[in-house]
Amino acid sequence: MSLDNVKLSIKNLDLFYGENQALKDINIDIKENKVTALIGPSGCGKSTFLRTLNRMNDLIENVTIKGKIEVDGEDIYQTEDVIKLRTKVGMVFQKPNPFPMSIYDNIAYGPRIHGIRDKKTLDKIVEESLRGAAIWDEVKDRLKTSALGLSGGQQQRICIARAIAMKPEVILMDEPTSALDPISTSKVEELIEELKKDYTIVIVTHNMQQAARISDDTAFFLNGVLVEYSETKDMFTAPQDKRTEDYITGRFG
Ligand SMILES: Nc1ncnc2c1ncn2[C@@H]1O[C@H](COP(=O)(O)OP(=O)(O)OP(=O)(O)O)[C@@H](O)[C@H]1O
Repeated sequence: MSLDNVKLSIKNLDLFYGENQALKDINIDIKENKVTALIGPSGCGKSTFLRTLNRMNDLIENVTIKGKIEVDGEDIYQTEDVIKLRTKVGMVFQKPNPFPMSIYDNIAYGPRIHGIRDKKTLDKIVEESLRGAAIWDEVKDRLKTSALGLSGGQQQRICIARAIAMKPEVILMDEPTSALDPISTSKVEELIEELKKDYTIVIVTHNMQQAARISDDTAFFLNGVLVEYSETKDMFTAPQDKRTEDYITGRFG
């Protein structure tokens, strides 16, 4: 474990919604080019934690955050440039949410906002991103048609391509397959395996089999507390904490 590079380092993280403490003294080092799964029962704070990693909670009123989150050793709550942070730490949401525009424009959207106008450059980014998200062959002949005409699974891969187009280093995924059918789910899971060669991935999942299949490390949350964090194979074969064991064997949650 110690040979791996740490990409995100979270130290003594507390998060409050008003008076209500949703994250309690979280300490965790997330490794580079690995898939880290966040698991735990509904309401335990997985999504809240995920959102702290690119400051998406800044958009919610009345949130107080204490502690430190470092990406590549830099405290992300000290930076002024949140846009740059969210470029480096991209996000894919639970429901596929392509913009109501063509497939091409969905992918080119972010790069254009960052000032890229040259058609050849945009074409290249679009193709590379769609290839990277394993959907190029399915859409290459219909790039100018609406992304909303694609299936849910295809839309989710478009959203992953849109994230990739920004050249992030970390991709956060909040239950990216929960709205998808089994075939689309396995396509996205295969894609995640591929993506970890180039990106660090943190994924919230309710699906224990999915966590076991695709992640290298797993963090188990309960009531805002990080109960256990270890290599996935260890957690699923020999959990250290009784509460982890009860959860992964389906005794609650
Ligand atoms: N915007 C918000 N304002 C106030 N409280 C919130 C907000 N979002 C989440 N919470 C509360 O924080 C706690 C953690 O919620 P969170 O959504 O992070 O859990 P979760 O583990 O992701 O749950 P689920 O698996 O159901 O998505 C819950 O008690 C929830 O009610």
